[in-house]
Amino acid sequence: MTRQELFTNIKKKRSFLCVGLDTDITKIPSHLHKEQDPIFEFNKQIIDATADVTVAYKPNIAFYEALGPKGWESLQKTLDYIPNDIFTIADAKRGDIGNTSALYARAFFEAMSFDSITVAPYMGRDSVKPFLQFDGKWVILLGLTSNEGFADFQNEPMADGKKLFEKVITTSQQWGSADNMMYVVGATRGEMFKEVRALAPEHFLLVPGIGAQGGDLEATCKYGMNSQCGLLVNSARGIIYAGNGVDFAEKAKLAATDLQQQMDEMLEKYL
Ligand SMILES: O=C(O)c1cc(=O)[nH]c(=O)n1[C@@H]1O[C@H](COP(=O)(O)O)[C@@H](O)[C@H]1O
Repeated sequence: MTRQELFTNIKKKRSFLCVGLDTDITKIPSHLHKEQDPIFEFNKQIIDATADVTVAYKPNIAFYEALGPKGWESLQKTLDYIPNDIFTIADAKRGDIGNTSALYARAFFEAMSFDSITVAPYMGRDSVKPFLQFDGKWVILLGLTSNEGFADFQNEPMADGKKLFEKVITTSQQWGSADNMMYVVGATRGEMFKEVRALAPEHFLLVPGIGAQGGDLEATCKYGMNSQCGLLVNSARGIIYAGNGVDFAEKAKLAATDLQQQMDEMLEKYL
């Protein structure tokens, strides 16, 4: 999917919502356990309930890997079920020496046909570039993450006075462009979106941390939105576990719609 197609979907749905499919077998409603594939059944109902207000789905691969081969099967079925016009993100946070990264890329872009993958920048250029060799596919590079530990490395000044996340954002623009690379910036980072936008005005940002982690949608939009919206705001637990009874999908729909309505207002105000 191209940047323009993503923006067209955002305008059409008045939404830049990314639903996180972080489906935990211990948290799904008990009535689903009688299904042959409870994880897929849960995801299917969440997708049916939220697709009209959602522009992206992001399964976090850990939740599937943890279940072994059956988990990978549930992931593939989920990916196949997501409507074609909705952007898909493999939240796998990969990155390794070049020949290994090339195989991670094939795993998520060819064996499975995700539109994008999250990648850790720590190992540098030859660990990221292999993911950028696939037409129409995207790398989503960790920039300024939502967790407390972001301060340990990302926010630390380097010898030239620049912070590590600033170095990541500037240097990585030699490897890819705003048409095949996005950055992760946590919704908990508030005014720091200004610093990110000063370095990457055009790129889309994947913004996790709304909902369960207490991120701020207004600050995200005020400091992070660009002329093509430029934001995919993710919520997982806040949507998929909004309810835990037989009506879980309806509750998820209400939570997703509530966020979409806030996003509609933000688009009106800041786009
Ligand atoms: O790459 C990510 O998606 C990510 C980066 C980050 O800085 N913080 C973060 O929470 N995430 C992911 O975003 C999701 C957040 O889930 P909730 O907190 O339940 O909405 C999880 O899948 C995290 O792994």
